[in-house]
Amino acid sequence: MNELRPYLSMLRPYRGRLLIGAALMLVTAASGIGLLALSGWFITATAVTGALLAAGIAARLDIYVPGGGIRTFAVTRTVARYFERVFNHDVVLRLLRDLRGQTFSRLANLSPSALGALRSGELLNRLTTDIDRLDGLYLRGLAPPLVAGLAILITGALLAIGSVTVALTAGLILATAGALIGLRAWSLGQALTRRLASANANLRAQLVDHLRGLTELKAFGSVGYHRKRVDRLDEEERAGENRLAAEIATGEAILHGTVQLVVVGVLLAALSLFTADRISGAVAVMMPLAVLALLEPLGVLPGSGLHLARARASAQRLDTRELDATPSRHETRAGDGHGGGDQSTKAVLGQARSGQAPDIRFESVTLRRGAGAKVLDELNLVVGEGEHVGVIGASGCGKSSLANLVAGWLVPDSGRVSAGGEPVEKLVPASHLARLGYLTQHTDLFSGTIAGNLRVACPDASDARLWSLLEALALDEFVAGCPNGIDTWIGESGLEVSGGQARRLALGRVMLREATIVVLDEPLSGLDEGTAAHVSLAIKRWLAGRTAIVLGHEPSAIPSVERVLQLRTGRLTPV
Ligand SMILES: Nc1ncnc2c1ncn2[C@@H]1O[C@H](COP(=O)(O)OP(=O)(O)OP(=O)(O)O)[C@@H](O)[C@H]1O
Repeated sequence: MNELRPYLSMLRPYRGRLLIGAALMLVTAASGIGLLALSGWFITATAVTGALLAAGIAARLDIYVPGGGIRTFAVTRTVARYFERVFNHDVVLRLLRDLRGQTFSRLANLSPSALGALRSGELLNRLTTDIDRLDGLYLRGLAPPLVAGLAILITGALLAIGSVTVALTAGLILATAGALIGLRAWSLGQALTRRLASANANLRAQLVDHLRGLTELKAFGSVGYHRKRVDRLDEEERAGENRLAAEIATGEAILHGTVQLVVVGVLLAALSLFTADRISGAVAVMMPLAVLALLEPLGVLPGSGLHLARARASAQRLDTRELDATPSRHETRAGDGHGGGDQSTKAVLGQARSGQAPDIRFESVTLRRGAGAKVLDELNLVVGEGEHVGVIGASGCGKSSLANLVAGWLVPDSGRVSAGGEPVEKLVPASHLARLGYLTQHTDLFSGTIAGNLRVACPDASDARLWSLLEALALDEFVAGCPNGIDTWIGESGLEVSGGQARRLALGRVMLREATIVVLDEPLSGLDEGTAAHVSLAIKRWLAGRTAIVLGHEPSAIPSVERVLQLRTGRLTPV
């Protein structure tokens, strides 16, 4: 149960509310038991009194007190259930808010490579299904056994009016049956739900992949083949759900059967007590009916055992420590990457930022990746304060790895990478990222407007500033021609802009940052010669006063810089 501990501790601030919620649940259950027991007693007492009067025997029955009691129980049951639902759901929604916020920030704080190792469908699953399971931890997992236990005590107290022995025996049988069935559901649920949680995650991930890659799948004519895999996973998941439903139904049937047997046992005991003249006929009828009312609070126990098991499996999946431990030892935490922002509203494109740019140094840096192959081999590089260096090299030679070392997303196996004299790995990730402008090789646009996508980097950027940026990136004409200008929606993942336009918008995002260290990984990829020349000029102006490393396959793929180096076999040589 250790996995659930962090989530149980999240309940602590809501202790008061949870207690009120549990009390309301108990009042609902107790009113149900009282209603059935008192109604049984009252109907029988009325019948007996009527029969006595008909036989000419004097008899009296106060119908007002029990009548009032029945009405009170009926009203209390309805009102308590209403408020119990309103109250408990309010608590659950508050918990859900906390859980989502906490999980999102934990996932957002994973290192980029740990995040990259998760398929997007898995992230979705963690943020939705797993959290949904945990939000019911209290309402569907913990509260029902508590309420069932207290309901047994109340019924026991009612039975004790007739006979303490009957009360103890029935209470013991019911408590044992409830506990055993609940535990059975919990232990069966452990294995089943873990399998099911991973089947569910696989299905979602596969489905998301299917939808995202639909264009490629269509182009290659393999939609049917891929669809079959989705169907197979769907069937697997459904079979698991059926099995779980069958287990719950079996548990419920056993519990219902046990309650009915106890009802019969209590009825027989009550009849014998009645014939021995030890209890009245009305009490004899009230006793089995009180037990019958336990069907509702006891019936949910198998579901609650199973829910606890599901919550535990979800808690295990949400434990991000395991995720961050999986990637290779090279990878480090990187913070949220959106540190910078617009500190100066006067900051415009091309403005020099003298005296702030630190130098970047690689000292005998060796980096191994994948199966241990050396990507960088005793590499040395000094990029002076405000200097711009180009690094070119063949595909796979290690350019992006070099860029990731500057960003602190990778740490070298040996040697040192430093910025402003401080080893990058020792810098506080958030503050290092705040001064870094990094155009990674693969960038995503969000489903939103053009302005919204740019303002991710600088929420306060004015429209005028965005237009001057778009002009610098040769995107102004395109955007001006869009129906709503910079407020035009660019669709799911930016699918309504071309690859080259998307790349320039991503570059624009970087150029909005108050960065003093800049790393641009193939900033001109996907651009025609004329556009590349225009964008190169804008980059060159923007880089003034910043320390920069620009990466590309060949000299023409990077804007003009002070010196260009070639990366080959893990080392840099002048071009
Ligand atoms: N996430 C990763 N895990 C393990 N190995 C990796 C990873 N990414 C890249 N590599 C390996 O590291 C080596 C260098 O890759 P890197 O991406 O740095 O090269 P690159 O010069 O940027 O290539 P390209 O120009 O094609 O983008 C390659 O051999 C690659 O297989």
